[in-house]
Amino acid sequence: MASGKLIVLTGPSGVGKGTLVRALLARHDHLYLSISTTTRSPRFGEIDGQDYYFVTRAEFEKMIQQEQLLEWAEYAGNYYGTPRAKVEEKINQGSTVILEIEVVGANSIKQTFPDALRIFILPPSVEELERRLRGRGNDAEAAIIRRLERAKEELNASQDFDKTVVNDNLEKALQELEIAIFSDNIFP
Ligand SMILES: Nc1ncnc2c1ncn2[C@@H]1O[C@H](COP(=O)(O)OP(=O)(O)OP(=O)(O)O)[C@@H](O)[C@H]1O
Ligand SMILES: Nc1nc2c(ncn2[C@@H]2O[C@H](COP(=O)(O)O)[C@@H](O)[C@H]2O)c(=O)[nH]1
Repeated sequence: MASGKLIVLTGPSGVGKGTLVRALLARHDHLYLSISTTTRSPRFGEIDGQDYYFVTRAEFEKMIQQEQLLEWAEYAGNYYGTPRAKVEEKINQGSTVILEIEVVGANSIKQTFPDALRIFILPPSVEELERRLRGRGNDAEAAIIRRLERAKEELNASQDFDKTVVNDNLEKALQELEIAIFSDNIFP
């Protein structure tokens, strides 16, 4: 069987990566979204094993040592990483696998999976990014400030990626993503 594809979606927190991924999965049920591991505490309504695998710092550091993570990064005081085994299994089965991850981890995928398509999602403006982060209502003020500071650094890295998509109009951004992901396939 032909090996599958790895698609990496990155961009600053609050830009709409999760919103875009949920819409992609709703339209294309053969896509597989990797579930990340994190040391962050679950937000209200988040379910272990569905939204993330929630682990302690000691457990995460053991996963790093045992090379169980395809990539990982420290973000806003917590570890986040992609469990390697499931991604490799799905790729070997010919699936298209999506990672929704922050910018440092997305950059490091270039070394482990040089064929991955790495897409950077941009906000229409930093002001709109802040409006979205605040409007989501998920994070405390200190966390929002940390995320916005990190966002300003991350936006400078957008040109290192294979493709950039501005998430202004959601439907337009989705169509651009679909073209990037499926351009070498019959549109499923
Ligand atoms: N095109 C858009 N126009 C207006 N609002 C949007 C758009 N896309 C997403 N949003 C809103 O922006 C907020 C942040 O979106 P989302 O949670 O998907 O961001 P994210 O990049 O996944 O963040 P994180 O990296 O922290 O998980 C949500 O309230 C979402 O509804
Ligand atoms: N490098 C990685 N980054 C990841 C992973 N899973 C999620 N993320 C990114 O972390 C930030 C914060 O997420 P939040 O859920 O606390 O808002 C965001 O940019 C995610 O995309 C991962 O496995 N590796």
